Amino acid sequence: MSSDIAISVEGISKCYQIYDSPRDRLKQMLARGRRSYFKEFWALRDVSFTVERGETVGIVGRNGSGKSTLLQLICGTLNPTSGNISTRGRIAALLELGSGFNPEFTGRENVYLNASLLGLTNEEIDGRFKDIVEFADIGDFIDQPVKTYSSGMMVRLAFAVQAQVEPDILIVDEALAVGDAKFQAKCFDRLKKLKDNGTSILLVTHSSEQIVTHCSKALLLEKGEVVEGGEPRGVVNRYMDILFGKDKIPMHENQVVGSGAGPEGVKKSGIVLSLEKDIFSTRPGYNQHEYRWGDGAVKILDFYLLADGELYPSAISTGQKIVLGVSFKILNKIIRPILGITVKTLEGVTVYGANSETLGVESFNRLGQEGQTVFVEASFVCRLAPGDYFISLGVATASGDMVTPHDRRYDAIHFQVRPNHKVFGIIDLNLKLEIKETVS
Ligand SMILES: Nc1ncnc2c1ncn2[C@@H]1O[C@H](COP(=O)(O)OP(=O)(O)OP(=O)(O)O)[C@@H](O)[C@H]1O
Repeated sequence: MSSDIAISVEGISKCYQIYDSPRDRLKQMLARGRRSYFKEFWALRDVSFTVERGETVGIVGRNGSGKSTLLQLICGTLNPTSGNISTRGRIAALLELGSGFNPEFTGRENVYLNASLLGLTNEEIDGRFKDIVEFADIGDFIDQPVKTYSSGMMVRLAFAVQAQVEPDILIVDEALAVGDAKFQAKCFDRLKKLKDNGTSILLVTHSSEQIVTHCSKALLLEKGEVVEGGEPRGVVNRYMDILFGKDKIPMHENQVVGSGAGPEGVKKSGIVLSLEKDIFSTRPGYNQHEYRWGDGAVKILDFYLLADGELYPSAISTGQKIVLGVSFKILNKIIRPILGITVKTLEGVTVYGANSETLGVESFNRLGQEGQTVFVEASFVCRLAPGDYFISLGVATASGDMVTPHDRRYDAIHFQVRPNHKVFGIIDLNLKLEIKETVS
């Protein structure tokens, strides 16, 4: 392996043996290879790629496409069925959330445990402990058992340890999706510094924006095979084709749910917006590949989209007035919920983002009672250029710098802006063009 290559994956395949029942597994042990009681499942087939020193490579693919299996093979926690993997230097990995932590130990004890597993001596950890704690920014929780941590705190501490040990290879599997935007920004800043110092990074994420912004190369896995590799934007576009191309979500006829307004829902333009049940995923335009997480203190229940009064439009024209109705229920008492809305392109680039706090909607400050249901309407003029877009919604609370996501539904609503021949790009700036003078 050349000295510039940090990871070399050559023709890797991984086959799992699937047993219909535990009894079959036992029979297999007794048969000692004379007969097979299992089916073969190839989670990866003939995967090859290299990661250079200081390179950040993104891996995308649908659920079950083999991403985690690939990362585990690179980390050495799984063995390949065939093929070769060579890695150079110390590997740190942020795989399943908190998987490297002992829940009974305090944060401090886990820092020492984790860093020593990564090969640091106690003296080295002593020297870095202050930086780790500063980065994690979890205050006095550092001396509490990890089992008392929120998922956000866990990822803060896990990332802080992995990033401060200055690994040669850092593997990040979706972990950063749990942190809030500010912490994510801090992590990516740190990743950039590591990268500049020569760390190679493998990043698995559902966020195409992260792939496009932070990676120099990307791989798309589909059913265990690399179907596209190379320049990130092209890979992400192909991924979006797989997600929304051929099997695009149909825009159904307008549907009426329930009849009349009541405690169950609020009647609006021919539908009843649910105030009780989570029927979000039944609505036209719902993106079945949304990415959802949060601590569950709030549940986003339902939405509608109107374009100049048309309910769940199959496409929107630039210049139309859009109204987005959203209902959510507060299941556990919270203080000052914040509702955030983001619009992104198909490539994952954020076109617009704001929340009830940045917009100064003070009435949100009075919300938060347990059992309270809230119906919100957001309206805007569609200044978007033709293309496909996603709306993300989220309800969170903030205390100082710490944001607790209660229900985040990323890329939950898909809509299309009709083609027109006037503009291209992302937004219609409503440009006025006139000749002021001609000289012949
Ligand atoms: N131990 C196992 N035994 C049998 N099948 C497995 C095992 N681990 C994973 N698989 C299967 O292998 C396939 C790839 O799984 P993997 O977890 O690598 O996918 P992934 O792309 O990481 O998915 P996700 O995005 O949901 O995390 C899936 O179909 C999964 O069900």
